[in-house]
Amino acid sequence: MQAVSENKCFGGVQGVYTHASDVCGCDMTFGLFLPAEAADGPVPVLWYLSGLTCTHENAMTKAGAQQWAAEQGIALVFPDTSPRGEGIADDDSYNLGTGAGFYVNATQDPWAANYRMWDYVAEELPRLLVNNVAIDEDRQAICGHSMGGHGALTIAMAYPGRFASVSALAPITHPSTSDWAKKPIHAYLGEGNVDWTRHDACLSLRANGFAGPMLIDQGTKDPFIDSLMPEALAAAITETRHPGTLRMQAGYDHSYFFVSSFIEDHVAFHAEALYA
Ligand SMILES: N[C@@H](CCC(=O)N[C@@H](CS)C(=O)NCC(=O)O)C(=O)O
Repeated sequence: MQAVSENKCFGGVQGVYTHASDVCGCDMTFGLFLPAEAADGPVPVLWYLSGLTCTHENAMTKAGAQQWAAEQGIALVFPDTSPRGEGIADDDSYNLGTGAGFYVNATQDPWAANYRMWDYVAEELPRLLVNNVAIDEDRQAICGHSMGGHGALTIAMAYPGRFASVSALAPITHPSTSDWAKKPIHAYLGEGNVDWTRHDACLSLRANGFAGPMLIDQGTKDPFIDSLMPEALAAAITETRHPGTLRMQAGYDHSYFFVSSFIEDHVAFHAEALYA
């Protein structure tokens, strides 16, 4: 991996790195915040998966997570949301193609060649980081926003024991029943071929459960709320008797003003599980 930039930040380093991804078949860029403690040995890590239209940069520059991660001695990883670049398939819609990988391994043309964001985030990038930087493979947690909330919840539930905790801000919770969220996943995986117990957080919670704590925040004035379906996740949490917390945050929308308002709580929530 090559450094694109490294800036001192809250006593640690906020870096941006690129590497040749075998999984995505292109160069990929990610952000990595390492707290000061990483100089002395591996630190716990919180993955942050971003939403539609984002690169590695949006959350890194707008969420304000570094301050709280530095306080807790936790690393943050900000992966990109899709493969991108010349020769990579794309679409005019903002919810398909570049910036919209949906954290699945595409099987359909023209996406199958590069759009393998599940394997990228769950397999290739963790391996790269564990082999190259001071993060502790045995102390991982995961969070995400919107499409990234969908990724965080579904990946956490599919890898029992890997993540101490999971959280999400305005996540897509039930894509199997949302036309807006179903469309890109059908394009990537083929209508009729989707294993929804893997790619729908509500169904995955019922099928797989999640052994750690879960925290969800959702703004009541979020313009995407009908497609995000927090009520479906609330039903799955109560039906499965999961001790998860879903907070409806009055007046908040879908933006990074919402994310940055609650990110301190999310980092503290994960720190409690990571240091338990
Ligand atoms: N059409 C809107 C919808 C996309 C959107 O709201 N994306 C959210 C995630 S689902 C986001 O984080 N946008 C980037 C940002 O706010 O920095 C846009 O293009 O920004």
